[in-house]
Amino acid sequence: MKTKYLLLAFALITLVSPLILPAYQVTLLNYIGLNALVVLGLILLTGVGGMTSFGQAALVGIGAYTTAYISATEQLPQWLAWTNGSPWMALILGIMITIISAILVGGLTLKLSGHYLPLGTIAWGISLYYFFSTIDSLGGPSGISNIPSIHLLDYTLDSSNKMFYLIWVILFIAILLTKNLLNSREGRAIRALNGGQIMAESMGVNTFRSKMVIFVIASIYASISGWLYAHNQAFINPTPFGLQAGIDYLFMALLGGVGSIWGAILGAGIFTMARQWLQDFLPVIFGSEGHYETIVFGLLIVVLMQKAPAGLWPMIVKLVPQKFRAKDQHFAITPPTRELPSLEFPLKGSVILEAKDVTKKFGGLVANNQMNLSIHAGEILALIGPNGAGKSTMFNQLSGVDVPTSGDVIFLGEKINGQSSREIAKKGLSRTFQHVKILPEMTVLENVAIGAHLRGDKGVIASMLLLDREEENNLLNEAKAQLERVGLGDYLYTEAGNLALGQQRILEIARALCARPSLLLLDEPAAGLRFQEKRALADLLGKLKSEGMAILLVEHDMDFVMNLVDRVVVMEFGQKIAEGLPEEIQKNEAVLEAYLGGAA
Ligand SMILES: Nc1ncnc2c1ncn2[C@@H]1O[C@H](COP(=O)(O)OP(=O)(O)OP(=O)(O)O)[C@@H](O)[C@H]1O
Repeated sequence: MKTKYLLLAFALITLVSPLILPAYQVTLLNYIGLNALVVLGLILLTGVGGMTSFGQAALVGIGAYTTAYISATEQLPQWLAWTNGSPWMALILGIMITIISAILVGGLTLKLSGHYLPLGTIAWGISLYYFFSTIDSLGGPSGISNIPSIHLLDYTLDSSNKMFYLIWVILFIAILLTKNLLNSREGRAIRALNGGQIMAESMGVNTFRSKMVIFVIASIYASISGWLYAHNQAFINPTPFGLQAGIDYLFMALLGGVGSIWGAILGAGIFTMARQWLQDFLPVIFGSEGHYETIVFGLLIVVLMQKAPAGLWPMIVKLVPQKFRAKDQHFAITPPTRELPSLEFPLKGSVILEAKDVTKKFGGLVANNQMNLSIHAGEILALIGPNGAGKSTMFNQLSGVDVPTSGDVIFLGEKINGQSSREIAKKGLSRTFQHVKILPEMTVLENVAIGAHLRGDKGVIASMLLLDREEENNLLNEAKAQLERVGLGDYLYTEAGNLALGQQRILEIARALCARPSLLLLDEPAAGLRFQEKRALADLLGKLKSEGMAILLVEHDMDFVMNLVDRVVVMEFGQKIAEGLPEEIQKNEAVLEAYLGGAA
């Protein structure tokens, strides 16, 4: 079944709900919508981006308190007079304050890994809670009451039924914007955050920026939910914006399924209804002392983590018969409208990359010792050597993953050691990894399109509003063309994790080619390939070379290397022990002794 029919059905049900349901249930649905908006942001942050925040409730509080203060205060201070007490102005101001606070907290914590972000959001959540509780003009612990209704055109949204439409329309818009974002160039960068940051950076993605983008979006959703909440309730106090509420939101996300946007509605729905139900029925059984629903929820979290770590949404999808399931909607690729921008290829034969006396020490161990090598446009150079010789370390110095202890790496005449792999990617260097770095749940096409990240420039807002579709089509065309070129044209919409290891290596080559690099660094490209695949790869590399690309490869397969490359550099114990044409290297005494153990 097509997703658009499902959406339509859902929209219809939503439209008629307030007309047929009793007021009490409409109120419940309003809470579900308000919670789902916050949870949607969390799904983006936690499920997609892999970052945990306990502080979303405090951000809801910013939106709620801003509008409560502005619309319910009789004499606003002079500097807020421009808002005229309008809830709509308060919405804008609330979003602005939220963005500033998100940038502040994000700026301090997003670069740190591990527990710093969750701890930072807890600290931020607690301090905002106490701020709301202690500031007199915000009503202290008793909060602000008499918050007026929102006026929309000629309507006053002064009942649950009327607020229902505003809440759910905003939620649907947020869902659509989020879906649009995730299916775009920026979205691919965001989806790479969870487990693919090193890869994404080496494809030119600014991962810190991507983290900040989803942190800010999640904060905006929370703030809007707070704005709606304040006008839905007509009064607020600090309690719903505390740490407990922050944990509740996270639980809703886990319950629905952090991996799915629709999990936001499901998680918020089940949680809100279950809490209501438990609050109504547990006191009947156990008496009205104590918050028994909290204990039950605690137990539920433990059971859920065990039985459905991915949440309930994927389980429900599995229960739906195949023919009723929403089909994966793939972007319908049409012929490209224009060539993507690309860097000029240097003149054939010119020096592309030079390593000058590169030394890398790990404590007392010298992994690379005074290494010198150069690569020219239109040349394939192999770096070989026995295990532990220092090839991968050298590779990392050249690609910016690591910084040499001493010596220089010069790329197209410019010193690049010390620059980030993202900066180096921008100059025209692209690479594959010894241990493949793909995003297993994304399609092969999307994985490869990440390689073309630097060749597009449409940003977050353009993606959300679908103003990027022409560029997106051109980017996907490039990815498709590179996949066809490497022989993976039949697997465009296969989940990358389902490819065989050899195919995943080839996928990485297609991804690197999407960047149109002048230098391609390949780390053991032939490992895991079958004979025919190796031949096809050798043909492809030969063709790229003839087009003027420079290729450096680290490889253990000697047949593959000796029949393909122009020159070979041999390493042992971190040092260069030989350099020359393949046929010279095959006869070199030192190489035979060291690398081949003198047996050949
Ligand atoms: N981050 C690190 N910290 C400490 N030692 C390291 C680090 N990375 C590599 N080494 C050491 O540096 C030496 C060279 O390792 P490297 O991985 O570069 O060799 P290699 O030639 O790529 O080997 P292989 O062919 O097995 O991949 C090894 O002794 C390794 O243990």
